[in-house]
Amino acid sequence: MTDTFFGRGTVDTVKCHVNSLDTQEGIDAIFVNAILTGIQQRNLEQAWGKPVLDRVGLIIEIFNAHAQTKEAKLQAEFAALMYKKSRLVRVRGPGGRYGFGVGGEAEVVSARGRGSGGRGFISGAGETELQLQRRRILERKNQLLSEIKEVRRTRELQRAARKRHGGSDGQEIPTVAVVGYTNAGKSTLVSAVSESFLYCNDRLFATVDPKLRSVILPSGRKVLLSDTVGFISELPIQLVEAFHATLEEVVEADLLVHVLDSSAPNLNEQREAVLQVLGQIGVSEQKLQNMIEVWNKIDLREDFVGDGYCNEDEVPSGSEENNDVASNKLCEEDLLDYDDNEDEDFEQSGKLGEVIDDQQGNYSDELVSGDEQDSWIDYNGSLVGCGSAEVQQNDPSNKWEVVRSENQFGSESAPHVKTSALTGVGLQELLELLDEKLKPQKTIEKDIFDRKWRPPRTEDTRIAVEQ
Ligand SMILES: Nc1nc2c(ncn2[C@@H]2O[C@H](COP(=O)(O)OP(=O)(O)OP(=O)(O)O)[C@@H](O)[C@H]2O)c(=O)[nH]1
Ligand SMILES: [Mg+2]
Repeated sequence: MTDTFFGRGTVDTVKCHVNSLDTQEGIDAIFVNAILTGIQQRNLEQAWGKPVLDRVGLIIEIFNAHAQTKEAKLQAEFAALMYKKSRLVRVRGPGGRYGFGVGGEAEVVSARGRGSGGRGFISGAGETELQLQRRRILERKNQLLSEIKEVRRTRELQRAARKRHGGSDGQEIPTVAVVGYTNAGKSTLVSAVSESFLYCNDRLFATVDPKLRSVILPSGRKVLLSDTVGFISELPIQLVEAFHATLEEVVEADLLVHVLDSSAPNLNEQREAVLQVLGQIGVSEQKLQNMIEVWNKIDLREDFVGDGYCNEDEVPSGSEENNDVASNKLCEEDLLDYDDNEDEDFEQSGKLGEVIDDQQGNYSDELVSGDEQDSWIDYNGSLVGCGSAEVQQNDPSNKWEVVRSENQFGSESAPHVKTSALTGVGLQELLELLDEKLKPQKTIEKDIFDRKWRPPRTEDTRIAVEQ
């Protein structure tokens, strides 16, 4: 079973469906909503006679299709390349010969033949198919890494320039990164508050290029809002890493705004997934605690009463029925358990194929090896304990502090602000909140320097005065 992911019965049932549907409608490929190992993917393709896409493969395809800028294209290609590398599987062809791909095509690439060595031949003579594939991937990988490095340097320079030049009053322009689950409405919200157009669409990963938009807050202060790539539950770490250059905007931002689709039935899971990714890319605990949580699409909630505020006593969380937009998401519930140990698979299966290069689910060694290490990823792999993390309400008068605890919404925690990016509800409140969040730091600093020094009052002196 581990060699095909599904049991024999399921594989046969799907095969029957595929055959009957194929004659009627024509099927191009089959999507399995799980992460398959290279050998499982190959075996399923053989069994079903169709290309099989798993979760990572599909996300990479979407990233590729949506990438507009050079940066996004580079990152998408890098993710695709690393994925391909993890899928270098040798299969036994119809004639009993080992080869690559369904037909075992292009197996031997040199005059010297397969397996005859070839080290030291610059032309690649004597290379096996595997060696050739590996060499090509390595060459392209190095090229992509150096280009991505360049992209990161450019971003750093741009960030530094933004800080140096500042706003019209000479002040630094703060950056606010808008993060959230894919399809939560981030781009729509950023467009709405900045009155500019950003590409929004009811599809997954509509945005893969980071976009900055300037917004004037009610106080007159200018901020830059950065719209980011959407997150997803079970986002493979390799994709997070591939998009690290983009996600650096999030790590470097002065403030984070977490946009949630309040109508999603799995709102809590989506929140956890986002917090997990934020932890993985190295966002500090302090920034997470300071983060603004926005419940967007409030107009889709049953408890929406027109002014954007819910009658919180009456209706609990969003339900399946009011969630047309969210229903096409890759939901956690849809996921099947999987076993990603390819070596084990090979030992156990042995019959259909052989895994040659096992990088499944782990490119981090690629990314942090050698001199690439400091230039590429500072990945510590730690997760934020988001589920139980509590932001304590120190000051009851501080209306922006949120306590993540059981409330009238059951297990849902309270948002800081509720918005509808489509109808405009809550947008002014969000801008005021940004003002509020960005202001105090300056005030506190000023306060510290302006205050005159006085000797500290000890317990004794105070008692003496009281007497
Ligand atoms: N009803 C309703 N729909 C909304 C709202 N905000 C966004 N949408 C819709 O939700 C869909 C997704 O919006 P986007 O802004 O593209 O979402 P996103 O979070 O940027 O998505 P990615 O870029 O894929 O991560 C679009 O069809 C929007 O029109 C809202 O407040 N109410
Ligand atoms: Mg978007």
